[in-house]
Amino acid sequence: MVTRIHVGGDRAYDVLVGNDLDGELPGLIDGAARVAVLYSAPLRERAERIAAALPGVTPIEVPDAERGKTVAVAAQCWDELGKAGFTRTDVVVGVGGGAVTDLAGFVAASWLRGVRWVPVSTSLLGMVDASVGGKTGVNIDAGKNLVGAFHPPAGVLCDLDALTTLPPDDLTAGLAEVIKCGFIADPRILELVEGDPAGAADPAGRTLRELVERAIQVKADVVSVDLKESGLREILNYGHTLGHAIEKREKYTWKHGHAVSVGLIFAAALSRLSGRLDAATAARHRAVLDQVGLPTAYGQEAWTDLLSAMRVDKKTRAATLRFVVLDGLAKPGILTGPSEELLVEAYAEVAR
Ligand SMILES: NC(=O)c1ccc[n+]([C@@H]2O[C@H](COP(=O)([O-])OP(=O)(O)OC[C@H]3O[C@@H](n4cnc5c(N)ncnc54)[C@H](O)[C@@H]3O)[C@@H](O)[C@H]2O)c1
Ligand SMILES: O=C(O)C(=O)C[C@@H](O)[C@H](O)[C@H](O)COP(=O)(O)O
Ligand SMILES: [Zn+2]
Repeated sequence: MVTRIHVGGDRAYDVLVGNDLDGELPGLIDGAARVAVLYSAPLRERAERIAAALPGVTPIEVPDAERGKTVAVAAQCWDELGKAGFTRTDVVVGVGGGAVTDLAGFVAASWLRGVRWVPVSTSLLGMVDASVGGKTGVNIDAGKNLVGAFHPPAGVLCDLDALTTLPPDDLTAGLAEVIKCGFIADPRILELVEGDPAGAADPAGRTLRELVERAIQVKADVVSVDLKESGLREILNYGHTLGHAIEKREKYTWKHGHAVSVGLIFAAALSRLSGRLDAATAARHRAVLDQVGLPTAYGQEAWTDLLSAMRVDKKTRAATLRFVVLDGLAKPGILTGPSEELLVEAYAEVAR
C-alpha cells in the first residue's frame, strides 16, 4: 500500500511512502532528456538500479554523509552537469539520506537558477524531514546549512524497504526528528514511541511506518503554509539552535539527529525555566529520548563555543537570539532574547 501525503502551496507535490517505489520515479521526471543521479558509496547499488530505468543518466558519486554537504562538492556536481549539457528541462535525483538529498536539492536549486529535483530518501531522518519541505543547502565552517535555497522537489519517494539496510545508529538518529514532531504538534507520536520503543526502531514494523507517516504529515502541514519560514515554519527548528551549534563545534562529525536530541533537552529546559512549560512535559523529553537510546548530554566546557555558534543561527535577528520553546505539549512558541543567565541555567541540564 502506498500512502500519498500532499504538500500544498505554490509548488505543490506529493510524498509517497510505501515499499518498492522505484517504479514511481519515471513519472516524476517527465520530459527530462537527462537525469543526474547523486548518491554516496553506501547507496551505490540502489542508485545503479534506479539509474537503469532513467534516460541520459549522469551518475555522480559524492562523499558520504556531511563530508558531501560542502560548497566544494556542489561545485564538482555543477562541473558534471556542465559536461553533460544539462538543460532546464533536466532533473537531479538524490539517492540517500538527508546529507545527499540536501546537496542534490541545492545543486538543482542553483543550476541554471533552478531545475527540477527528486529526493529518493533512504534514511529515516531523510524520509520524515530532510526530503520534505524544500530546504536545500550545504554546511560551511561558519555554521550548519548557512548556504542554501528554498527549492521544493517535484515529488518525494520514501521507500520503507531502504530502512532495512540503514545502520541502526542512523535509524535512532532519525527518531530524534520524529520525537521532535511529537512534542511540537502530534503527541500521539510520543505515545507510540513510549509504548513500543523497540517497534519504533524496527525497520519492518507497523509502528515505524505509522511514525513515518505522522511525522511527514506534521512537516507537510507546516511547510504547505510557510515554505520560506516567515513564521510558523520556525517550529520545525525546535531543538536545533543548540543542535546545530554542537554539529558546528564537532566539525560536522556528529549525526544531526544526535545533536538535535541534545538540543531538545536544552529547549525543554529553556521552556521550563522561562516559566512556559510544566516540569512533567519537560522531563518527558529526557525519558523518551533515553528510551530509544539517543544522547541527552554534552560537555560543560563547550558552553562558550556553543553560545557563539548559536549567534549565527538563522532565527537570530540582529544580536537577539531566538529559540523555539513549548508553552505546553504541542504548543510551540518563540522565546526572544533570553538572558545569558537563563541560557547557562538551561545548559546545566544538558551538561549534568
Ligand atoms: N532539508 C531539511 O529540511 C533537513 C531536515 C532535517 C535534516 N536535514 C539534514 O539531513 C542530514 C542528516 O540526514 P541523515 O540522518 O539521513 O544522515 P546522512 O545523510 O548522513 O545518512 C546517514 C548515513 O546513513 C547512510 N545511509 C542512508 N540511507 C541508507 C540505507 N538505506 N542503507 C544504508 N546506509 C544508508 C548514509 O550513507 C550515511 O552514511 C543533515 O545534514 C541535516 O542537516 C535537512
Ligand atoms: O524544515 C525545517 O524548517 C526545519 O527546521 C527542519 C529541521 O529538522 C532541519 O534540520 C533543517 O534543515 C534546519 O533548517 P535550518 O534552516 O535551521 O538550517
Ligand atoms: Zn533537523
